[in-house]
Amino acid sequence: MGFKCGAEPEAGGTLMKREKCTAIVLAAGQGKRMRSKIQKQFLLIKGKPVLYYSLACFQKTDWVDDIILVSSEDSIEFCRRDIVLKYGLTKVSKIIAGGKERYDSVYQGLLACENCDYVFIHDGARPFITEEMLNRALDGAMRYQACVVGMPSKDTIKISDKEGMIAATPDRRYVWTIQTPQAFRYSLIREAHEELRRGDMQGITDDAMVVEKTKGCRIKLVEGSYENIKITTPEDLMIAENFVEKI
Ligand SMILES: Nc1ccn([C@@H]2O[C@H](COP(=O)(O)OP(=O)(O)OP(=O)(O)O)[C@@H](O)[C@H]2O)c(=O)n1
Ligand SMILES: C[C@](O)(CO)[C@H](O)COP(=O)(O)O
Repeated sequence: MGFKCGAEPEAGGTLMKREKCTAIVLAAGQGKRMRSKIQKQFLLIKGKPVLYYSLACFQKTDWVDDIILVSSEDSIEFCRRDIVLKYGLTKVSKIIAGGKERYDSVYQGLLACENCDYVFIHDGARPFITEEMLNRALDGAMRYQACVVGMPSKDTIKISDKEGMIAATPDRRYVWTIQTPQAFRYSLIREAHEELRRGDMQGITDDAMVVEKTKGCRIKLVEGSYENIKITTPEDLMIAENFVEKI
C-alpha cells in the first residue's frame, strides 16, 4: 500500500492490452427526494428503466471490460432478471448489495473488483452518459490517476454563512458542477476509501473528495455534458423524457 500521486502527467491514450477497466454502477439508493413508491433507478424513461441507459453505454464501450452493479439487497433479483438478462447486458459480471450511504456502496463495489487497473464510478441515476464522455474521463485518469466529469457553472454561485447570508462569491470561471462518471487508477481510489473509512466519512458526497482528503493528488476535470443530469426529483424525469429522444 502507499499510492504516490504522479508528479508529472502520464501519457494518456489507449489502455495497454493487459490493463483492465471496470465500471461500478451505483443503484442502491432509496431515492427519497423522488418521493416515488418505486426506487427512482427503476422508473421508466421512454419504456426503459433509468438504470438501463448508463449500463447500456458501458456495455457498448469496447475498452470497458466488466460492470459491477451495486443494488439494494432486495432488488438484486429484479436487476438480474428485469434489467441485466432482459437487455442482454453481458458485461455485468456481478450484482452485489450496497450499503447505507453512497460511499458505502462505492466501497462494496471496490471490494468486488478483480484484477482491476482503472475504475469508473458512476451513479445509476445518471442515464445520459456517452462513449465520448467515458473516453475523456479515462484519458484523464490515465494521465493524472484521477479524473471527474463536470460542467462549468452556468449560474453565479454564492457561498452562504450559517445564517443564510452571502459569505463569498467564487470566480465563476473556476466553478464547475460535478457529475459522474469519475475515473481513477484502481489502487488510488481503493486506498483512499480505506484510509478515509478509518477516519471520518461525514459529508462525503463524491469520490473525488475521498482522494482530495486523503491523497492530495491533483484531479483532472473534463467536460461531461449539461444533459448528464442526475434523476433526483420528479421534474428531472420530465426533462429526461426529452433528452432520451436524442440517444
Ligand atoms: N446508499 C446508497 C446511496 C446512493 N446510491 C446511489 O448513488 C447515486 C446517487 O445518489 P442519489 O441521487 O443521492 O440517490 P439516492 O440516495 O437514491 O437519493 P436520495 O438522496 O433522494 O434518497 C444513485 O444512483 C443511488 O442509487 C447507492 O448506490 N447507495
Ligand atoms: C456524485 C454526485 O453525483 C456528483 O454530483 C453527487 O455528489 C451525488 O450526491 P447525492 O447527495 O448522492 O445526490
